[in-house]
Amino acid sequence: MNTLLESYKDYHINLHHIIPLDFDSIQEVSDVHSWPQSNDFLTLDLEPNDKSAASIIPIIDFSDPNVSKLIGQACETWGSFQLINHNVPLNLIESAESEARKLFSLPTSEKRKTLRSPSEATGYGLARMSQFFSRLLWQEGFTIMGSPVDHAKKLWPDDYQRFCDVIEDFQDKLKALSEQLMLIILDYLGIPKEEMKWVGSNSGPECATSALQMNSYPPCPDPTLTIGLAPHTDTYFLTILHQTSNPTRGLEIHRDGLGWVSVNPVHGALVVNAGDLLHIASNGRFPSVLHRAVVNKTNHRLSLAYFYGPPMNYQLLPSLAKLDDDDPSVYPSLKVKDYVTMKEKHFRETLSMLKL
Ligand SMILES: C=C1C[C@]23C[C@@]1(O)CC[C@H]2[C@@]12CCC[C@@](C)(C(=O)O1)[C@H]2[C@@H]3C(=O)O
Ligand SMILES: O=C(O)CCC(=O)C(=O)O
Ligand SMILES: [Fe+2]
Repeated sequence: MNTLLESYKDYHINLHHIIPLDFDSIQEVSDVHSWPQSNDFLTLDLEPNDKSAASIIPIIDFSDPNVSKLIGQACETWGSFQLINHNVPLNLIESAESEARKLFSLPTSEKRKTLRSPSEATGYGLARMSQFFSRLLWQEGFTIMGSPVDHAKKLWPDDYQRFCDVIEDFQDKLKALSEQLMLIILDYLGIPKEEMKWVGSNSGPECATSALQMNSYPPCPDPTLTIGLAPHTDTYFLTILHQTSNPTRGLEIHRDGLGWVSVNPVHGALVVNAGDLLHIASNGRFPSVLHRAVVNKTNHRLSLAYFYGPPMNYQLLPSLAKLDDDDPSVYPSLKVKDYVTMKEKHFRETLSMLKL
């Protein structure tokens, strides 16, 4: 069991939790898409010009001389930040968004040609987390690991090359950025980079795990009843996310004491979120940020999320990030694949189950 695909093979997902409904044909939100309302669902209603530092996730300039400290501090306090001047070309980000829009604009019957099979990880379908809920998400996704060529050929038999070129270039650039961010983070945590040789390794079983998730959230007749992605933490070390710049509400992160805070799109910025495995590897110093995606009435929102983390056989050693000898280990040492399979069973409970 050396790859993520192999880790998922034993966890068959019911087709009901994979096949998105045909959103174009839905006039009214029915019971399957209605989520129970609670205070936990309320978003912080900030004035657009409310700049109080406590309520805005940090925006970090990658060319700032203090970038390492700023990134470390943002990871420690928020587990999330927006990055500008990151060197991923804006026209590439826009092209990737436009390829995603082209894909999701296909008729439902076409998109279903690439439906994710119950034991697989890639292709078209509801987000994997859907299996943990009885209500359906107002979302459709397309998951890519490596080359998207097999799926792209099914969607555009005579015209798949552009999609593949753009998406592969986009993944390469995000991988390079992930590696740079990882080196900064390891340094901040005092973890020698020799302990994570997979960062920067380009092939073989020691190479990083990565995936690109395209998310589409069609306009919804009653957004107050539905949810695009339910509250969750991402599994891997880092997620780098591009969201459409249309300033409608979408990505929200949860901050203790404040509630749900909107991550307002900043033109050209990429959102970086810390995930569960980085939380463990940092011995709990970096929170794994709880977030969700809400939907809206008028705009078809898209997001592109790139997940980056260690290979499945990598042994996480939280003790490497201990501040000193008296600092207790918060998590046990465990293999990435063991965490991934636990999360397939226990989803949001996994971290608390592991806590020492
Ligand atoms: C690499 C991955 C992370 C992810 C599961 C996946 O295999 C591909 C989809 C990813 C995603 C995107 C939406 C939220 C999420 C929790 C989900 O259901 O599917 C994440 C998964 C994750 O971080 O575990
Ligand atoms: O659409 C978004 O802004 C959130 C996407 C996300 O959280 C994910 O893909 O894990
Ligand atoms: Fe996420």
